[in-house]
Amino acid sequence: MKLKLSFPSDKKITKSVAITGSKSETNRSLLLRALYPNIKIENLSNSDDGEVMQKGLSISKGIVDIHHAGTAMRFLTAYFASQAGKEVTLTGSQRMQERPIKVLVEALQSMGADITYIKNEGYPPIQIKGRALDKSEVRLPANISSQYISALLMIAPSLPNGLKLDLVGKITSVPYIKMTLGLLRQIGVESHFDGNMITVLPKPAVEESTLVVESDWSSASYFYSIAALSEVGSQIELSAYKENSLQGDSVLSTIYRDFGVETTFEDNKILLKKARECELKTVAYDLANAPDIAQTISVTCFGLGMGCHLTGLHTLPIKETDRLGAMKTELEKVGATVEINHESLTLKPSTRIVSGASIDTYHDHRMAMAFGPLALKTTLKVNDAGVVSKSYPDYWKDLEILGFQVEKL
Ligand SMILES: O=C(O)C1=C[C@@H](OP(=O)(O)O)[C@@H](O)[C@H](O)C1
Ligand SMILES: C=C(OP(=O)(O)O)C(=O)O
Repeated sequence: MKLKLSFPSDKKITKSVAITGSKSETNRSLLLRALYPNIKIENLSNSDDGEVMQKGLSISKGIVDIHHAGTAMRFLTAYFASQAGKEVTLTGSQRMQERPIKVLVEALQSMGADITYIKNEGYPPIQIKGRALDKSEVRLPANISSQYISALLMIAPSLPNGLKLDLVGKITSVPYIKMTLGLLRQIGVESHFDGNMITVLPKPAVEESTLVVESDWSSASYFYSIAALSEVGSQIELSAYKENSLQGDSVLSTIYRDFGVETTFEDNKILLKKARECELKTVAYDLANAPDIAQTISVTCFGLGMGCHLTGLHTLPIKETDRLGAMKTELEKVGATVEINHESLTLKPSTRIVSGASIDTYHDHRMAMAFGPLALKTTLKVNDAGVVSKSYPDYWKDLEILGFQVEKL
């Protein structure tokens, strides 16, 4: 599906949108419910990634295809490895077969798991024969993906002696690890995170409890971008959010102040207000703790004519696509000057915006969603726009609510 985006109406926006549940919290909650069936979940994400996770958990034998869902791939690897009697082949899209899993597989193998590679060593597809894991200590590199760590942490309380993780190197995407520990705490599992060591105590059964998934903060980032690119006085209300979020991307409420957007927390809603014009020429952020909002911020800066220097982006080349390369190519189509290296993106300030560009999305929902808000400044086309369903199937509908014109070509 190819879409043409524009914004014909008044650029002073006053609208409300309800956003689906966090995909990260959803996929964790689903895994915890599979381990502890008396957990209930509210506000599950309606995303493709949430659906493949649910479906994967319902299978005990045969092929589990998780398409593009990185968290589902990593979380299910740990889950199936620890489930005696279950035997599956875990596979995914072509891109998933290029996303590394060796660190997690080796950690699980050192705990006694039976996992073999079907095609290329270090990458899905993998064959898993579940068995009772008998080791309670494991050492693994922490600088490639936090998803490997979260996967181990979630199965940890179901192991007879819990689990002690010794993390080697600089820990990346730390808020996602804390989110996992936070959800474990909510179901009564005790853990300690000191320096590079995490200990999770065993918990054979949990009390009946309900996990309420907060709406997705990464999805909220596109509305922060819209607010930043709209006229002063615009107000966008988003639900359902809370001030003490488990999601690290809630740092948006601080970052977007730099772009003139103020956030107010009211009951279960956030109100984003374009309070003033942005006066900065350039900004710099280390996004090692919030890698999923790098694309959003780059497009916001470009739309405002600002420069940015974003660092801590070493995980971007192994996500749904090589996001650094993809951002450089697509931002340059709309007139930007961008430099990248293995962990950073630098955008030069410029006020020239090329209209009518066709943005490629590289099977990456965030490429499509990050460029959407730019329609407030110019007309653009988005190729393969259905990719948004990976985390936010209603994205284009919600943009229409805000006054965007979204035409199918
Ligand atoms: O644990 C999670 O839910 C996630 C962790 C992050 O991945 P990395 O730890 O690989 O950076 C993030 O980019 C991804 O969208 C979701
Ligand atoms: C990186 C992402 O997802 P995953 O790793 O779960 O595929 C994302 O949603 O930006």
